[in-house]
Amino acid sequence: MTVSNNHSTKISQQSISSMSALKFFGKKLLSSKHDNKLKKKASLPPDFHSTSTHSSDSSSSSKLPTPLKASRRANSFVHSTNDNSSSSPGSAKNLRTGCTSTSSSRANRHSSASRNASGSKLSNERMVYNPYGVSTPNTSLSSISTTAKKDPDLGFYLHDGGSNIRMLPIPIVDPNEYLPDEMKEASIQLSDNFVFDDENKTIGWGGSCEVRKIRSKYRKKDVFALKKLNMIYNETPEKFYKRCSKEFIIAKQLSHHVHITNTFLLVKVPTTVYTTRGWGFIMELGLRDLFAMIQKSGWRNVALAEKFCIFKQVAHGVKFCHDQGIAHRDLKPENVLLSPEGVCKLTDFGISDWYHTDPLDLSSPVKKCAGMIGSPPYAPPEVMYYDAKKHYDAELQQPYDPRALDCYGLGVILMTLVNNIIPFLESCSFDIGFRDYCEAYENFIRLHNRGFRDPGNHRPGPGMEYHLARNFKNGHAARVAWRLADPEAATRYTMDDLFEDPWFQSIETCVNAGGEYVCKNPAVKTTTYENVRGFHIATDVAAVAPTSNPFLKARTPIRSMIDIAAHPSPTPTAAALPPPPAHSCASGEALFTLTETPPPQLGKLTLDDEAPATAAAPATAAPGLHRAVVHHHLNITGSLVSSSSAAPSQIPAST
Ligand SMILES: Nc1ncnc2c1ncn2[C@@H]1O[C@H](COP(=O)(O)OP(=O)(O)OP(=O)(O)O)[C@@H](O)[C@H]1O
Repeated sequence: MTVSNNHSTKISQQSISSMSALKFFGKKLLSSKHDNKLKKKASLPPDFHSTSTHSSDSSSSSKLPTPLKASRRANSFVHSTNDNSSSSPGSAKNLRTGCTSTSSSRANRHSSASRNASGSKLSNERMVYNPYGVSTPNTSLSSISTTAKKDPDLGFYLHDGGSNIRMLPIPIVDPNEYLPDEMKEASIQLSDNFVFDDENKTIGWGGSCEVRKIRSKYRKKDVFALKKLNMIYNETPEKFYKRCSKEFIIAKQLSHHVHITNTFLLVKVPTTVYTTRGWGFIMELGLRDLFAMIQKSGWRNVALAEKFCIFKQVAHGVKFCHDQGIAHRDLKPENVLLSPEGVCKLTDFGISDWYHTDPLDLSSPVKKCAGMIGSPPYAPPEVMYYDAKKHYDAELQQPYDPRALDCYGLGVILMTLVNNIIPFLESCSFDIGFRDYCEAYENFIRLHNRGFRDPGNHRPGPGMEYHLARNFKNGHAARVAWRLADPEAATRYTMDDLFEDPWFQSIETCVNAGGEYVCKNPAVKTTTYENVRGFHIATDVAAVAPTSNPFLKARTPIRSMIDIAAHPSPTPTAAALPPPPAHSCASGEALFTLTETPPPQLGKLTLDDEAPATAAAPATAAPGLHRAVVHHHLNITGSLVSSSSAAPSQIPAST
């Protein structure tokens, strides 16, 4: 979710090969050509010309060696969650002071892109994966792919308190201390029920996490993802625990929909040769993320019908989040995973939030946001006004509806899917591409469709003559993309508008989002949660610090060791145990009750001899999926396919 500068050295990146289509998907650019273009004066914010910020920035950074310049610029975005402000919507004080910098990694994947020629219409500017902004430009971009990102060397993991990674103090706090009762878990140790995959590969990286494959101890073919969470910046342990538990609670609340990546457990992860101690989420394993798919050269040959199917699946995921009172706030292809069956699933709720003033009351008013949230290519102008580097007039920084942020992100995702490239790098007046888009938007309304922004207007949108509409080959599809990515938040398509749109309704998907959905929970047979004396040990985490996480407010304070020694708590009864998840997941095994808990030694189970899981099941084999049409979203070749009209069936099987 957020970038940690401490992690910067672990990313290696290489220069991208020739495919321009891969280059703008929100990853970092190291070119600085954009700087000159930014000086173009049209549509700049009122105070832009009166400040010398931009030039002084470049002059100061010009004294630095190239990689450092890149780093400075890369870290220039300070994304802000509005955890504090959100509790008091509309409060000017909170809007200014309540933002915490916990999500800048997303900016860092993208922000240097702003220096590139976003206005250079699908140009061939070089782009490299450099989420931490410290890498030199002489490397190539095979690392963009989730699976291709390089493992750090083993020594990295062996640091304890060293410069590369920040370690949580021992003992690691029991996750149940931070979870609402209905989410408390009987097993909180990763090693109770899971083992690392023999391959020992990192399958994904984020600013504050690494993702690895793990397997059930009992059924080797049951493979899951472990999202191991790392501390960011100078985050305190308590902030870390609050941030991660909030992400888990949101992810878990959403984990009963076919288009959401299931998050099963929040566990303590021990230090091993594979990873350092901390907390981790046990999640449904995705095969790859949508970004990795789009950046394959074969993506441009994928039929529009398939791209629209993917878009509709993502939209269903977003709609489900909103229906649950949650705004994702960081929609982008990197946060859409494809399951082995080719089903699109939203993931990464690290900066998601409940958007009602009372999260438990969906009829309560919408809680507006403030601050720079999300990732620049997918964040709308009303969010970009908060980019401190841009020095926008404070009056432009108005509280915004986080649902509109998601709608905009969806629109940009649709444009990206269709154009095989990000339409512009930042949705702000500093970006030439975005300025062109705004101009085209107004032109289209003035010349072709005066009622384009009117509710219920379903006349075709822009056509061939508009750069960002051309590849849709369908005015109705272009309408949906442009209405979702309306620069004006007030007239932007809402999710209701989207779902009422006749073209959107007509999209055929290979997954029935409304169908019965069954997922398989991991088997949890063993717990070392309780020690023999019936109480657990935790660090001294303040129980009552302010938080926007509604579930934490009633948290029971952690007892001191003296208190525990004086009054050891009795072993909890079965009534105090966490109930099994309320949703429709089929549990692999029933949870042990604590009274049935075997002693820790029994946790040493041997692996059975089952064959490892196959990489990808056929598209039709997904349990609980009702398919109207069959698509093969995963069958996208990484090599160049010359024919631009190749039907999906002509595309060779995936690598
Ligand atoms: N369950 C999963 N299965 C497979 N891959 C995953 C899974 N979860 C995450 N990944 C991969 O790891 C990457 C990083 O994960 P995620 O976005 O959740 O982390 P983050 O720290 O919040 O990232 P960011 O820095 O982008 O905010 C994803 O883009 C994806 O490629």
